[in-house]
Amino acid sequence: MEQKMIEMQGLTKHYGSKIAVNGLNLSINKGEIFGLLGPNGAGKTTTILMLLGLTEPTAGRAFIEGIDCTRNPVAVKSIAGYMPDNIGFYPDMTGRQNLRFTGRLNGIGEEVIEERIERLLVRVGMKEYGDQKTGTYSKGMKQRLGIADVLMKDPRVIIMDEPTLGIDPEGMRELLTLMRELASEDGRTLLISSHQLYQIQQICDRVGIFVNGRLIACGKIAELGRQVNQEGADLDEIYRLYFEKAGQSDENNRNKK
Ligand SMILES: Nc1ncnc2c1ncn2[C@@H]1O[C@H](COP(=O)(O)OP(=O)(O)OP(=O)(O)O)[C@@H](O)[C@H]1O
Repeated sequence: MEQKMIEMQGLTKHYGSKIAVNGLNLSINKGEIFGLLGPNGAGKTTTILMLLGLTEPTAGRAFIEGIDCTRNPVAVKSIAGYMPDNIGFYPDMTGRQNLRFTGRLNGIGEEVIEERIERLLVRVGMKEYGDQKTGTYSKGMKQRLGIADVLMKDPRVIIMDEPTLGIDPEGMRELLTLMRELASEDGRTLLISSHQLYQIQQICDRVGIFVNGRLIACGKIAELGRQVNQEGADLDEIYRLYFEKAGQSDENNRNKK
């Protein structure tokens, strides 16, 4: 049987009278890459914050590897790594120094830290830039170092917020390949929040379309296409059709190829 790594049961968050996340039910299996897609304000960040135990749900529950994210955020933090959309490295420190800092913050032993830094810099293709200050890095380099950073604590679940924003095409291919390998080779589970449908459809096993705090569609891209009579359509088109069905227009938010 598939192992559920992330589970949300009726997950709900109100901010005053505003319902940011509305009764979200979703399970993500081990080794799966799940894309959470939706316009600005759909509730993606709020969902991620609840999974990381950083904000309390108004109702419902979230679990990572069976651990309640609200009741035991410290245990969840040891399993799940988070890569925010704007990764903040110390610009005057080198890539290696930044990774060392993260390793120490996570209480990892010095020898393990050094071994991981070397291995991860190679893995993300940043070995030759490891001694360069991160303030000089391009967006793509920061993103690759961000993956090394999240891997420092060897998480079984990785949650990424808009990981592909602002990356050039060459960097994009490398980044997507790396993300794919994190799931297929390492067996890690990835939850990716994104607007960049074209990029995301290349690596996600399943996607969820999230609008106004609700999941209006969820499944493999081909299945979602069949449900709106658009077999073989790309995710961009499928997304648009679901959006129309939901009576919404997301033209301003969509980030086309
Ligand atoms: N701390 C807060 N207080 C009040 N309202 C909030 C708060 N955080 C989020 N919201 C509201 O909840 C809704 C969902 O926001 P959220 O940031 O989760 O969406 P999102 O899908 O991540 O959007 P984006 O891509 O812009 O980050 C929005 O209407 C937002 O204005």
